[in-house]
Amino acid sequence: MITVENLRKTYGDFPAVVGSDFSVESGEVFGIVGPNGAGKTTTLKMLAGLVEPTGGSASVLGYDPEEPAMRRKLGFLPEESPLYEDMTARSYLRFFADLYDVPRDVADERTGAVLDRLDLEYRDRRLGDMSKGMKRKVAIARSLVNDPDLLIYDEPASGLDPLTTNVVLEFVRELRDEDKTVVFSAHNLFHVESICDRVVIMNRGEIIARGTVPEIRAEHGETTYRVFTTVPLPETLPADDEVGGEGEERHVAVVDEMAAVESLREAAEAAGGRVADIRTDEASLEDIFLRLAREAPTTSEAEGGRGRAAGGEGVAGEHGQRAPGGNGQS
Ligand SMILES: Nc1ncnc2c1ncn2[C@@H]1O[C@H](COP(=O)(O)OP(=O)(O)OP(=O)(O)O)[C@@H](O)[C@H]1O
Repeated sequence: MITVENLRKTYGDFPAVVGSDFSVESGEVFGIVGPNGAGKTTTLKMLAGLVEPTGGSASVLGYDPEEPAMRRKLGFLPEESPLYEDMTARSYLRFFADLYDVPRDVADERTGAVLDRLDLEYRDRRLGDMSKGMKRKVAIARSLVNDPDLLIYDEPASGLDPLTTNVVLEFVRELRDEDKTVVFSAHNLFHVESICDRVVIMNRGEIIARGTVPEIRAEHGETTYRVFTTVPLPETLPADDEVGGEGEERHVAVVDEMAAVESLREAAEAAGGRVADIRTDEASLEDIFLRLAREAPTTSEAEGGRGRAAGGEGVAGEHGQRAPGGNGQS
C-alpha cells in the first residue's frame, strides 16, 4: 500500500527527514511517533503529495504521491484542520463531497454515519462556534467523504480531552476492521501502543526503532522482575501487603535478570523463608522511547548541528487540505 525508500526532505540546508525506509501493508494501522520536530508531519505530507521530497522515493496506493489520481483515493487529516468558520458542518462536508464528485445523498449518508459514530450532534452549527473536539470530528468525517482506502492522519487526537481522545482513537481502530489502512502520527506513546499494528519511532528526522510494539519491546525494552520474599534480605525493601496471605511479612527486590531471581530464591530459602511471588514488568513504549531519545541528542540540542535554514520552501498547501486536482482551500 505504501513503500518508502530513502525518503528525504531538506528545508534549505536543514534536514527534516534524513532517509526513511518503511512499508505499510494493506489493512494496517501504522504509527509514526516521535517528539516535536522529529519529522512526522513532513513525512506524512510527503506521502500525501503535499511536500515534495528532496530525495528518495515513495509509492502510495501504487502512485507517485504527486499524482492527483492518488489524492482521490486518500483521506488526509492535517494536524491543524483549517475549516471554513462560517459554514455549518453539513454544508462544509457537502462542499468537499462536491469537490470529490460524490453525490450529495451518498455523501450525506456516509458522513452522517461517521458523525453518528463519533457522537457529533449540532451538525447545523457554524464551524466557528464549535469546540476543538467537534471540529476535529468534522475534519475526520471530511477525510472519509470520498470513501478512501488509505487514511493519513496527523496527530488525530492531539489537544483533545480524554473522552474525545478515546472516541477518536476507538474510531481509528474500527477503521482497520473496515479494511481501511491508517497511517497516523502521534507524540503520545500510549495512544500508539493501544491501537497500532506497527510503529516507527522517529527522532531528529531519523527512524530509530521500528516493528510491532512487542518487537520493539523485545529489541529495546528491558523487562524487570519484582521478587517478593517472606524474609528480609540485603537486596530487599519492605513491601506493602498487596501480596500474599494475611499477617505474612513481605519484602521486595527489583532485578533485571532471571539469574538474580534465582539468587534471591536461594538466599530466601537459606534464611528460612521463600519467594512468595514474582511479577514481570515490561517496559512501556514510552519508557523505551525516552531511553532511545536520551541516547541520541535531542532535536533542540542538535538543531544548530542540523544546520537549520531560515524560512521554509517547497510546501504545497501548508495545512494539507488540498482537494483533488489541487484546489486547496487555503
Ligand atoms: N516549511 C518548513 N520550513 C523550514 N523548516 C521546517 C518546515 N517544516 C518543518 N520544518 C522543520 O522540520 C523539522 C521537522 O518538522 P515536522 O513538522 O515534520 O516535525 P513533527 O515531528 O511533525 O513535529 P510536531 O510534532 O511538532 O508537529 C522541524 O525542525 C521543523 O521546524
